[in-house]
Amino acid sequence: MLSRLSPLAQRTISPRLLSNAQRTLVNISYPSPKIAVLELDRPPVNSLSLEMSAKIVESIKEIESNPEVQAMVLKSSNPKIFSAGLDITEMNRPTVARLEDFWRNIQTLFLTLYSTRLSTIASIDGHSPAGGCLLAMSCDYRIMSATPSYKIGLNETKLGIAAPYWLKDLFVTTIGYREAEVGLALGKLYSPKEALEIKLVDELVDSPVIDVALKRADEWASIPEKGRVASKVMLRGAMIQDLEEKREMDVGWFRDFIMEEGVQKGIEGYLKNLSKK
Ligand SMILES: CC/C=C\C/C=C\CCC/C=C/CC(=O)SCCNC(=O)CCNC(=O)[C@H](O)C(C)(C)COP(=O)(O)OP(=O)(O)OC[C@H]1O[C@@H](n2cnc3c(N)ncnc32)[C@H](O)[C@@H]1OP(=O)(O)O
Repeated sequence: MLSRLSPLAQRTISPRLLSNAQRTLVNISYPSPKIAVLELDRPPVNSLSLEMSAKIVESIKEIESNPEVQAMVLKSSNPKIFSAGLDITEMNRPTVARLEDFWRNIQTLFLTLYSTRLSTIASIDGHSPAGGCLLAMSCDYRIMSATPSYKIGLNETKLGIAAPYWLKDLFVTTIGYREAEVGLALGKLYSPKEALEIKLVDELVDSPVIDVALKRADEWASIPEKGRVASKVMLRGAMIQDLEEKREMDVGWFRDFIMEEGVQKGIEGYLKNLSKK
């Protein structure tokens, strides 16, 4: 943690040179009393390790604890990557105990972000595959950079794995059954233009995404909280309750699936290719 370094070291070491063990992993700022910005900061690609997921959850709770704050923008410190999704190394020859803990933290991350009383705006200024897309879909509103090379979607099948049932449900809820059926089977990653067409994102911008995200956060923050939150609970409550009831069953599915030798070989191969690239 950055806070473990001496004050002098904190001032003199460039943030770029810090290892992840020394980083805070996320940064929180408040551009105005009603708005918080939660910045993902886990180089190189903001992948979601056990510690990163726990840190995001802790940060959302910290922001929520201030009753004045109404909206939260989720962004990345990386100018080209929102999040590369789950940290694949967590699934590569893990111990069962760590793997189960990892998955419980991912479930908690989804449940916390999807159900927060805050209005959540995803400022997607870069690639957002798999777990990155999960983060974005868990928000209330998604704004993406129009840069054509960026990609967003659920590419799990390309790694030889499957999205868990609740991520599939979230995908279906967001883009509709048929598009989700094709997107999941092919592990399709969409360009920003395609993502807008299927409503995976709500808006594309050429200007810095964060500027528009802050404007939208202002708009969402101006809606009276009680009615806004009641609507959110009506729309999202059933999916949240369903996973709450099935959490341990889902941990078991995940563990058994990931620990299979064939799946392990697939993950190993995918990681090797990523590194070679
Ligand atoms: C019946 C079924 C029942 C149960 C099943 C249940 C559950 C299964 C769970 C499934 C859920 C999965 C969700 C996921 O999120 S899986 C992760 C998927 N993510 C990806 O495929 C993204 C991979 N990364 C990329 O495509 C690129 O890195 C990216 C486009 C994001 C950026 O490209 P760029 O060229 O800028 O960087 P790279 O050189 O590729 O990467 C830099 C280094 O970072 C490492 N890296 C990248 N992504 C990850 C990752 N997700 N996890 C860990 N490490 C990652 C990459 O290897 C490079 O490392 P070095 O080579 O520098 O060491």
